[in-house]
Amino acid sequence: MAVALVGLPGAGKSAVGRRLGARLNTPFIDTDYVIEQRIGCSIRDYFDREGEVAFRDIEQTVIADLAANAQGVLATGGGAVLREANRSQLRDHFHVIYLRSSPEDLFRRLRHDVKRPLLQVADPLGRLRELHDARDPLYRETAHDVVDTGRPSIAMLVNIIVMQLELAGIVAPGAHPEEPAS
Ligand SMILES: Nc1ncnc2c1ncn2[C@@H]1O[C@H](COP(=O)(O)OP(=O)(O)O)[C@@H](O)[C@H]1O
Ligand SMILES: O=C(O)C1=C[C@@H](OP(=O)(O)O)[C@@H](O)[C@H](O)C1
Ligand SMILES: [Mg+2]
Repeated sequence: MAVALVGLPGAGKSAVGRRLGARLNTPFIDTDYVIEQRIGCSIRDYFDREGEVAFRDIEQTVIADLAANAQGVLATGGGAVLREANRSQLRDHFHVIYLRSSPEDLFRRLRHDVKRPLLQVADPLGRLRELHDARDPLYRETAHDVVDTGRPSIAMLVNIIVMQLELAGIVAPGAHPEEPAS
């Protein structure tokens, strides 16, 4: 099984992906974590020092490496879809799910965030609106399924995605039941 999550910063790719991997009993990989291991510092520091293009070059290499041995649940970074090479690697090797969110919901989740370099600006909500307008068509082009994240909790999103994967024939129906609440 190989599932990739795409969407804007704050959409829940990392948080939902981690829980989805556990539920499906399959490895969870976050491209941003793999990148930070390779560069040896935080993405924000790397952006400051080397610039966005250098980051995108490493991101492209990491996505190509992971696609060559596609498995588990992959959380991508929000900008992974900017390059056509990444879009086709993801589409061709993973079942891609777009976690769609409104800029307003994302702003609510990320208003205190200091880790995302693209949002360290005077008007982060305005920046999220620009990113949404520019990237929404690219996420849709890359994804096989779209899930709206506005209202559901992270646990509910995992349930919705498992159901979608069952419908798409990626996982067997009933093979990954929800853990009973303890
Ligand atoms: N559906 C949701 N409901 C409530 N909080 C969420 C939801 N999705 C994500 N979050 C929270 O928003 C923040 C950003 O999520 P994260 O998974 O890091 O996003 P991404 O990896 O897509 O940028 C985290 O604190 C996460 O717990
Ligand atoms: O949207 C983007 O261009 C980025 C999103 C980040 O990941 P998240 O989507 O997990 O925040 C990270 O890859 C980097 O800061 C660039
Ligand atoms: Mg993330």
